[in-house]
Amino acid sequence: MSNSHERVETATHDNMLECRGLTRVYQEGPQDLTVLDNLELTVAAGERIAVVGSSGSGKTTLLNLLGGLDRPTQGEILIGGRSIKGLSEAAIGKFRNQHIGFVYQFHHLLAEFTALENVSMPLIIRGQSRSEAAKKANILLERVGMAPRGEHKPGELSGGERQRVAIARALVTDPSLVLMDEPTGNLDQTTARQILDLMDEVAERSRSAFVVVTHDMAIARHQDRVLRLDKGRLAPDTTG
Ligand SMILES: Nc1ncnc2c1ncn2[C@@H]1O[C@H](COP(=O)(O)OP(=O)(O)OP(=O)(O)O)[C@@H](O)[C@H]1O
Repeated sequence: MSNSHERVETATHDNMLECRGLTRVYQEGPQDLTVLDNLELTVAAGERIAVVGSSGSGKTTLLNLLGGLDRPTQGEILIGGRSIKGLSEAAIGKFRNQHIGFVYQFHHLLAEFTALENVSMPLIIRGQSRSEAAKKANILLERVGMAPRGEHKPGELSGGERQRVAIARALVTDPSLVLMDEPTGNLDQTTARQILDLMDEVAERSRSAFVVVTHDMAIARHQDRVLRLDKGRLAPDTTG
């Protein structure tokens, strides 16, 4: 299932993700709000980190920057050693499809397509045939316990089921970097456990780096490191 020819060049780079001096200031009328302040972060290939922090500490802001959905005020993000700073919107979109898997808090599944089509989509965009894509998508749906619901559209699925489809979609391309915002928020313990096992397997097989934002300390502790976002910077979590 390797797609090494499409993978970000990592031959000389064991750091899949690097943030250098990452700063995001929101301009709010007369007062600026500095949410990320010279943040530094390094995540190795195959490493999974959890990001915890109080509400409003900037976790979603950080994920949006890492996924190229927003641009930093200052600083730089390197994925597989490559800076995404100078990329145009179109180039970032392409880069995201090729190298990043994103699980948003609100799924963002395409309402008019079935679960199977939603999970197949990133592969079809990459140029795989429909049948090839559907085959791989089915394997992922199976892994998240959603294969029997593959022909259903998101509107016919529960919140937790949609979440599982979104996770399958994020992982189907074996991305270099996986960004997850509360991935197991809607899931019962058994299903959450299945998802954690799948994350372990993908990290190991594909050497993907994971950044998982969560309020759930059990999920956080399952990752290789737990970092706390506070006052715009990340530091090892000591609240445990
Ligand atoms: N587009 C924006 N314009 C101005 N301020 C913003 C914008 N987006 C977020 N903020 C502010 O930036 C701060 C960080 O928000 P963010 O959503 O990143 O926090 P969070 O840690 O994800 O919070 P939660 O855990 O509640 O989801 C908050 O004070 C928020 O009000």
